[in-house]
Amino acid sequence: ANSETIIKDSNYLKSSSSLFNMSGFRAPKLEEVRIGFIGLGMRGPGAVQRMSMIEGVTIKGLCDLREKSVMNSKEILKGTKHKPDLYFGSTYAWKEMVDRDDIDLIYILTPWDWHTPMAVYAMEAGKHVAVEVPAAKTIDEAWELVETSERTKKHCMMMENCCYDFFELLTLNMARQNYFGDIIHGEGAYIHNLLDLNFNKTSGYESMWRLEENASRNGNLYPTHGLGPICQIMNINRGDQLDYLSSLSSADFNMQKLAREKAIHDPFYAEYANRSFRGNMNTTMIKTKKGRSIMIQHDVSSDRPYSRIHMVSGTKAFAQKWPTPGKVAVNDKWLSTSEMNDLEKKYTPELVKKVGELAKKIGGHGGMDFIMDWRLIDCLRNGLPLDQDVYDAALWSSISPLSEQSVANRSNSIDIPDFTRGHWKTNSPVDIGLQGAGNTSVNYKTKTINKQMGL
Ligand SMILES: NC(=O)c1ccc[n+]([C@@H]2O[C@H](COP(=O)([O-])OP(=O)(O)OC[C@H]3O[C@@H](n4cnc5c(N)ncnc54)[C@H](O)[C@@H]3O)[C@@H](O)[C@H]2O)c1
Repeated sequence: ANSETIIKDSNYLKSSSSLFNMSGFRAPKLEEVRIGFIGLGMRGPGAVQRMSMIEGVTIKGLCDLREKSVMNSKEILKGTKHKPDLYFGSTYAWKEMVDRDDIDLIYILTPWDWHTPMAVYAMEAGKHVAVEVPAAKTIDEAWELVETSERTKKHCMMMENCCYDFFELLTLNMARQNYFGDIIHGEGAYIHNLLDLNFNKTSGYESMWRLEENASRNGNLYPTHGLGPICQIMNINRGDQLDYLSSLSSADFNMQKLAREKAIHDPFYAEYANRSFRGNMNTTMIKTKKGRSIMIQHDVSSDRPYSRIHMVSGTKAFAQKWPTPGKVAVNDKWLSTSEMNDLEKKYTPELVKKVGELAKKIGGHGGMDFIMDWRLIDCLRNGLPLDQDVYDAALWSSISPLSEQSVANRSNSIDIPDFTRGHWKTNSPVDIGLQGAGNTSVNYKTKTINKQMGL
């Protein structure tokens, strides 16, 4: 009932049917993809570097609040063909860049508050959008993204890089070829100890934005890394749909404590000493319309090893990535190393065969970031539908505000909006490079590597 009210109150649900179905949307081919970047903090420069190597890309603009950050990224492009204009120094400097008429794609890597406002403005200005995770912080923002993308017919891809990791893509291909039988249950997570980084005021997040998120909201603040790959495997938005969720948070056992300890020696932390922080561990359970279940966890403050879990449980087989290496079981027995090798030979997607080895050399979370960026450019150049559309961006991001509502209401179940407005029943699954990938080449230091890769 809670979510019903919020959805009805939304300014953005103006019609009960979609304006235009963006699922499977093919934009006109772009031989050259001219990019402007906004947000060049810890994440941004890597994206600038990766994109600079891809054929057909021209980097037209670099923008950040801080001049120093813009200069750092400019330095990365030294000696390349890219001669971007630079934008910095004011909160809205990015608008000047977005308003240009010689840019096709705006790549947004800012704090979360800015994702939807910048993405909407860019689509309105006729640009495709690539936006970091999560794309939206509220249900209203999620609808705003959907309605803007439908009205402007511009792509809005949330850059969920974990969908391009090697084991995730392998299990996606296995699922598409019915290896798991019917998928019954999936699990994902973002368990990553960011406690020190969140509290780091000198070399951490700009203006402590991530500490502020953790001190002001209680729920799963970062659901998409775990959820994205599971939704693709379950064909969510394209054959099945998320229906409702229940979310529960533990208490906070260490964030406020740390704030209080730090405040003793440094008055900077005083304002956090009495804040009521997010519970350390959030667990969210989701039921799909076809009866599947999903469990998603979020914990960025506990002292434990990194995990996104990535578990797929089907009627015929089972897979789980963490603790790594990824494992597969059939008939209640784990496959041996040689059986796993055979499986990889059989089910490695074409996309990975094409750029996987090169991606590992270029890097970015072990290669997945490069696979994602390359695939985005290859799709835009070939006029292909993007692997993640605006409905995925809206739906996967919406789990944060919905989990906050559930946590605040003793884990009561909350309906999940259907951002496709019924099209999930007939939308076709996207290929995601499983069957093939284009020929966009990569200029990675030496020509030899390009040749080796056949790119
Ligand atoms: N997908 C991944 O694996 C991954 C990894 C890390 C971060 N991220 C995401 O990337 C984004 C950025 O994270 P980060 O770690 O780089 O944070 P950061 O704080 O290091 O960088 C954010 C940058 O945005 C700039 N910025 C803020 N407001 C701006 C404005 N109005 N105009 C222009 N620039 C502005 C800041 O100056 C800063 O340089 C976040 O959304 C985060 O969730 C994703």
